[in-house]
Amino acid sequence: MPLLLFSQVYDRLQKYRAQRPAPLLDSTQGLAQDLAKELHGEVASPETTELLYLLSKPHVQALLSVHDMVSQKEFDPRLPPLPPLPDYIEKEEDSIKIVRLVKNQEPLAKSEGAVTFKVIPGTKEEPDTADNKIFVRALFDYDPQADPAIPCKDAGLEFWKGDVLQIVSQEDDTWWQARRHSDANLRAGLIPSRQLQERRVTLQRPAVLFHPLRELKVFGAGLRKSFRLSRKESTSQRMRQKMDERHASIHLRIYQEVLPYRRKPEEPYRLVLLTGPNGVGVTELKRRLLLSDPEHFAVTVPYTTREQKKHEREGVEYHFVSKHSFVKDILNHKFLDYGEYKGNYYGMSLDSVRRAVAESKVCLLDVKPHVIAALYTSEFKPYVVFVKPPSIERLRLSRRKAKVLSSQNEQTPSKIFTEEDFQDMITSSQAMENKYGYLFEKLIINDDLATAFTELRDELTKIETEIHWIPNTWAHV
Ligand SMILES: Nc1ncnc2c1ncn2[C@@H]1O[C@H](COP(=O)(O)OP(=O)(O)OP(=O)(O)O)[C@@H](O)[C@H]1O
Repeated sequence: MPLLLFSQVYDRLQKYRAQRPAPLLDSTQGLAQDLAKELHGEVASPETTELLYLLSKPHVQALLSVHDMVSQKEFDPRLPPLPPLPDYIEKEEDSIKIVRLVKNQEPLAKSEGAVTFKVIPGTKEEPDTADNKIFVRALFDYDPQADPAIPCKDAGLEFWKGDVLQIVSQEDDTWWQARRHSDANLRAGLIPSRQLQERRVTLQRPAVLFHPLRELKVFGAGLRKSFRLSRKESTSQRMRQKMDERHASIHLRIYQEVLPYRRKPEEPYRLVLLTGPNGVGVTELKRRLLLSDPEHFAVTVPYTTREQKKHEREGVEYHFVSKHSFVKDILNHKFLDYGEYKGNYYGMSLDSVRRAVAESKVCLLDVKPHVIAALYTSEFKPYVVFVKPPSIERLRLSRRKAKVLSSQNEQTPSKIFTEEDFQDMITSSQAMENKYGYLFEKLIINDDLATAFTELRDELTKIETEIHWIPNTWAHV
């Protein structure tokens, strides 16, 4: 049918609509039927005959019906019924969202491709109680923006090694939900689950965690100077191997479960373990702490089989023991660490650590990192401080006049640090962090000595007096 004719029919219908009293909202199709009825009784003019003919045609009626549908927007989607809500909904549960997207032929806000909704629960103040909550200390840095595997980068939670996270959901095997404890923003985000991160670390392991040649050099360096041994001596390979195996099994740790802790007055102080690469300044920091408050701090006394010198007193510089007694103690696993130098044994016993802790003082112990695991128990609750060298430029400047202090027993005199010493210090520091970093609770960069000392002393005051986090395995003795 020519469009012109239809427009004439339509005009005629609109005129008819205008002549009629209310209701004005009649459908056009209904109007057409009424008009046809009225026209039947009229004298048949050619125009009326034509109009009646057209109104009787099914395709004209269909056209009028479509017109009615469009004008009344009957094309709007009819929503299917929503599924019934569950009978019982947890009052506190604010994470259920039912989102239904019904799309018809109309463009959806002119969008193209996939339409993704991000549904984020609102923030909610929660009472500060740790009951029944899971907290972990992150043992690695995580940047969701740099993670190609995360399903939605914007939903990820960025965190750094040492951050305490509250785990909100572990339902998914691959992506947990967590929030940073220290954050004012309580919004939870996605973090890699322990399983996922372990898989990743295992895959990276040959490249990142294996430094066999450097480690031999670094960890073969022997006991610290507090045992009056030089860098050249060797400690028990058997013991070191045992410790290393232990480390190998746990150094894949990803998140360490922690809980809040504050020392009760009747409890012993946490044992303070100071560690770092040779020459970084561990002995110096320990010495300054002890001098700053000898009533509050205590140190352990090592054992030796060498001859007592005239100025030395038993139990002050050393416990002087016979070789026979020392070997017996080795066999009885009394030593945390021991070694032999120029035919004499030197060692630190577990009992001497216990005695120092029992003095109700803060026991300061400088150790090689491989010894930490043996003391990592609820009995000692060690606070492990890693003393790290600054950049090589800063080392050159700050240690210009410093000497690598040799032991009293050494033939070679103390010497000024060399470039190689600085380089070794930095390389060993990196290797130690890679291998034992998960055990370090505090990292202090020993650039300016006075600053490093103040930072260390302030941190120790904090853990003696304030609430902080300890591994949850230490909660039960
Ligand atoms: N921040 C610093 N600035 C300048 N000199 C420093 C600093 N820290 C330490 N030293 C000096 O560096 C030398 C080595 O320090 P220290 O003996 O404490 O090292 P260490 O970590 O105990 O090493 P090792 O266990 O091998 O004996 C000392 O002469 C010390 O005075």
